[in-house]
Formats: sequence, C-alpha cells, structure tokens
Amino acid sequence: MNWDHLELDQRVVSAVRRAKLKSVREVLCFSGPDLQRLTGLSRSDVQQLLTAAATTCRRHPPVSALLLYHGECRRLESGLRLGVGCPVLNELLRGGLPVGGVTELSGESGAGKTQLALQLCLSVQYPTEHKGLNSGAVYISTEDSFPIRRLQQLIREQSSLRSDVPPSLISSLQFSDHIYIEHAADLESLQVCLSRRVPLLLARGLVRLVVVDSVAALFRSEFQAADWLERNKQLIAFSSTLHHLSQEFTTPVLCINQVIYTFHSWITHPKASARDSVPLSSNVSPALGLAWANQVMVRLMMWRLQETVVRGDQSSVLRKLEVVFAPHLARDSRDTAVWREGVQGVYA
Ligand SMILES: Nc1ncnc2c1ncn2[C@@H]1O[C@H](COP(=O)(O)OP(=O)(O)OP(=O)(O)O)[C@@H](O)[C@H]1O
Repeated sequence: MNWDHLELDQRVVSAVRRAKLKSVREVLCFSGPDLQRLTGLSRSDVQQLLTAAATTCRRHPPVSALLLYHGECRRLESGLRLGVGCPVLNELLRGGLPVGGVTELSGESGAGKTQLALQLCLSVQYPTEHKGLNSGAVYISTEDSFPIRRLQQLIREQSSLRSDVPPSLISSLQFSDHIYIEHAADLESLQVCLSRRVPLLLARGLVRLVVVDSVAALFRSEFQAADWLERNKQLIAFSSTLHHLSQEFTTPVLCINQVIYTFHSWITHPKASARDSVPLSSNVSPALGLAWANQVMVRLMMWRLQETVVRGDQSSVLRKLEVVFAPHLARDSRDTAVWREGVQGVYA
C-alpha cells in the first residue's frame, strides 16, 4: 500500500515523502504533534493525514494484522501453547505462551522475569503431552552475563518442580544441551543474531522458543532522547523480525522488558534540599512506550509485593504475575513466588 491509495493533497503527500515516512502504516505509529514536527505540516493537515491513513488501513488490513486476526487467532484457538511449568500459572495463561506471536514480560528489577524465562527454556524441552514443544531454546542476553549457575540449579530441581512428569523422562532429558546462549551487546549484533543464527536454529528444529533478555537495555542505551524517531523505526524493524520468526516457525517469542516510573507528585519540606523529596505516588509502566506496545501480542507483568511467603525451609518475596493484555485472555493475575525449584503460583 503506498501514498497513491490515500485521498490527500499533493502538498501533504510531498511533505510525508520528504519526512521519509515509508508506509501508510508507519504514519499511524506517530502522534499528531510528532507528525507535525516531522513533516512541517499544520495541525489540520496532520489530522487529515491520520484520518486518511486510518481509513486506508481499515480497508486494506496489513498482512501482519490479517495474520493476527486469522493466523494467530486460529493458532490461539487451536490451543497449542508452551506451558510455563506450573499449573496455577498455566491456568492463568490458558495453557501457557501462545506459539505464534510476541509475548512481553515486564517488571521491576528482581521481580523474577529472568527466573520465569529460564524456566520456559526447560519447559519447552518436554514433549507436548507435558506442555512442552519437544525442542530447545535460544536465549539472547543483551545486558548481564547469562545466569548459568541458576540454570543448573533449576535443572537439578526439575523433579521437584515437575511432579506431573515421570522422573524417568526428566532424567532422560539433557536440558543444558538444548539451550543456545547468545550475547548481543548492541543493536547491530542483535540484528545479526536474529537474521542469521536464530533462523538457522529454528529451521533445523533445534529450538522452539526465542527469549530476548532484555529489549529495553539496547534501545535505551543506544539512543538519546532526541533520536526518538530513529529509535522507533529500529524498534518496529526489530519487532517485525520477531513477528516473522514467530509466525514462520510457529514459535513463541518472549521479550523481557524493564519498567519506567513516573512520579505524580512529590513532598518536599520547605527547608529540605531537592534530594530529600519523596514521591507521594508513582505509576509503573513498561519501558519503550507505544511504538513497542503496539507490536506486542501478549503483555505480562511481574510485580514484587511487600509480603513474604514461607514453604518448608524456604521463604520468598511474594510476587504477582499479571495479564495486562492478550487477545485470548482476561485481565487477571496470580500470586507467585520464586523458589529454589523455580517460579510457581501460590495457592490462596
Ligand atoms: N536460587 C534461588 N532460589 C530462590 N530464589 C531465587 C533464586 N535465585 C534468584 N531468586 C529470586 O529471584 C530474584 C531475581 O529474579 P530475576 O533475576 O528473575 O529478576 P528480574 O526480574 O529479571 O530483574 P532484572 O530486571 O534486574 O534482571 C532474586 O531477587 C531472588 O528473589
């Protein structure tokens, strides 16, 4: 679909071309004021542009939207899921992560996102009757070193976590041989990894789960605030690569994201310095904004709560795993805890 499909003044079309906006769909990724800045058009011209773009997209749904509403929905209904390794959390997710689409898991530091991602790298290796996908996982680490010791501990503890699986099956699985660890310290190496090595692993059937831990790290570190346009373009290119991989290989993709805090109001004693101010209330939301959120099919969040739960000789900070949005799930949550053997829902 190009600009000729839009009923617009030639002047507006020329301004859009000068701004190097490549597709009608891309227009809808920007707010009105952003488009005004980009194109130099007036508010009413931009309004006209946005209305025309939205009308055209409704008449000619893009391939990804068609896939979402037909391909992905069919897959969602077909029920093929990757279980997370816990019945309580599987029930929350109606079986687990969908196999066609990008799932985002966001939350504050220490919430347990990496723990759940590691658990999925093991759970994918079980046969489908045990809610796995009978294959391995590729774990792309963009920030910290890969938590290999914790992974080994989770492997040792599998028989405690997966009491639903015969112990003989658990001991026959060579979990660590089927986890491919990739490090991508910058966007260029991430792109190389996603366009060359990951498709190869998927095509050979060696993996059926892609984890990116984390998306926010690279996009935050490589772009200054003024580079928002370039950042959004790269974000959309990155998420479309993930979508294609997920669709082509019927593979769940899990992206870990951080959160940002917005403080609404501050209390400051008249004689205190600015550093002594304390936030009165704060809002937590996933990093990377709308440009990224629009590309995600399922958004999950993990929260750290104030309480502690005890089980046998172990204690854990109580957490909550929440479904923020998903086409097939209601907004809901379950209390969870991180134990030696992994992440599990906590029965009320
Ligand atoms: N062996 C273990 N036994 C029990 N709990 C553990 C174990 N290892 C880690 N944890 C729990 O998991 C928490 C760390 O979780 P995780 O690394 O998944 O955080 P995260 O959400 O990925 O944070 P970040 O964004 O900083 O990477 C620890 O604070 C601890 O509570």
